[in-house]
Amino acid sequence: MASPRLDLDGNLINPITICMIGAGGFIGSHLCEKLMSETPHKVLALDVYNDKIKHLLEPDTLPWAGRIQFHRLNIKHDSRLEGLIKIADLTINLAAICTPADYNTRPLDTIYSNFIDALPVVKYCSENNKRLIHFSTCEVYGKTIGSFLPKDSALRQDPAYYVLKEDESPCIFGSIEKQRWSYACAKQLIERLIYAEGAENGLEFTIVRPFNWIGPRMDFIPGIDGPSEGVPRVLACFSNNLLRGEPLKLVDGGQSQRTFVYIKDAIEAVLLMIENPARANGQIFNVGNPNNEVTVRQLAEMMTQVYSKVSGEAPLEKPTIDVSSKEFYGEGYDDSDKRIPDMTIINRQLGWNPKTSLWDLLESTLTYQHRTYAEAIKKAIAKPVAS
Ligand SMILES: NC(=O)c1ccc[n+]([C@@H]2O[C@H](COP(=O)([O-])OP(=O)(O)OC[C@H]3O[C@@H](n4cnc5c(N)ncnc54)[C@H](O)[C@@H]3O)[C@@H](O)[C@H]2O)c1
Ligand SMILES: O=c1ccn([C@@H]2O[C@H](COP(=O)(O)OP(=O)(O)O[C@H]3OC[C@@H](O)[C@H](O)[C@H]3O)[C@@H](O)[C@H]2O)c(=O)[nH]1
Repeated sequence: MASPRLDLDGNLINPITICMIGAGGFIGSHLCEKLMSETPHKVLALDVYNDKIKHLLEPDTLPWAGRIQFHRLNIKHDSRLEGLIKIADLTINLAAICTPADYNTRPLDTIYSNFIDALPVVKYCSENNKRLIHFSTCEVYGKTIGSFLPKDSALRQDPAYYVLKEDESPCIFGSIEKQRWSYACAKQLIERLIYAEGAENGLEFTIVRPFNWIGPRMDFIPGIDGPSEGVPRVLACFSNNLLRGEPLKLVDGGQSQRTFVYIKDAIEAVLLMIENPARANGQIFNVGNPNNEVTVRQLAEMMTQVYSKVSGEAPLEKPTIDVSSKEFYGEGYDDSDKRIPDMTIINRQLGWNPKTSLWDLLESTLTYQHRTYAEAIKKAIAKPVAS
């Protein structure tokens, strides 16, 4: 018999029912997988799609059959939502439009998805005394204070001007016409609303700020398993270029910096939040890997090398090309310059640390991308275009 699961304080963990909204997405699929394979908890998985969790739903001989139930619904207009939140012990809300190409081109959909559609979820949790784990974003920090200093200022090297702290750093966005910030602003307002529900009405909440979680099943490969016109996040954009043997496009020179964390490391942090409510309630957590920082140009170079290793194909002679943000994303795009998460709070509360290096996480992710898509891309390229 498996040994009993204990929380960080040595108490027995009782099985719970989780209402997971957006369970069919990238993070949701990994979280469902973890909950099914390593815990006794039940999941009510809500989403409009289930392609990324099909392997967990069928066949009904799977060891966790009966512990995961898919409900195809759009939270914008479905009266079943409150009932599902009521029968669960915990709600996790992952549903969102969260691809930067949409923020400036579909700002209304972005604001509705990240703020208006999340409102009833917060309200039902608060009214029914249910715990809520809400997924926000590192984008709520916006730009660093350091980015406003003169280019040659020595203060730019001082962590006080760039490390992002949950309880201290300000949220710095561009002007309203820079519609890129529609997403960050909507996420910030829902964070403030959840925080206020906690303060005034006693809502038990945890807010998660993911810092560029990447890995298998992230987004889609345009023309293969997603919209032919859509633009996914950078991992899928660069994977698509590599799979098609095209140069990787560097937006505005690829000078922006990001820290990338492996999805499997990050999911460990979410599981700790789920199973340690006394340590996670009332907290806002950065979840990222401060050791995996690169410029987007360095990311492109590393992905080119790793892809060549896993596919056995030689890299292009000119592996990258520069493209302006206006050309790539359209009017109203703007960017976060640098994103280093401070890890003090998550370390103190949950003792969590990321483990996987950028090279290793790219190697396992690009092995997956190559195995999953290389054949389909070859066929798509070979297919004559209908006249
Ligand atoms: N992946 C990251 O690095 C990252 C970074 C910062 C924040 N986040 C946040 O984490 C959450 C999950 O992100 P992800 O990367 O898994 O994105 P994703 O797009 O893969 O997943 C979101 C899921 O929500 C579903 N959804 C959206 N609107 C819905 C609706 N109205 N009704 C039902 N389902 C709906 C989508 O179908 C999708 O499956 C989002 O809130 C996102 O803002 C992710
Ligand atoms: O093909 C590409 C795609 C993207 N990029 C650049 O790569 C960087 C990262 O782009 P991503 O698409 O991963 O998106 P960002 O890191 O800017 O934001 C993301 O991070 C936090 C989450 O809330 C969201 O999932 C998303 O907003 C940006 O500087 C972007 O301009 C390229 O240079 N080329």
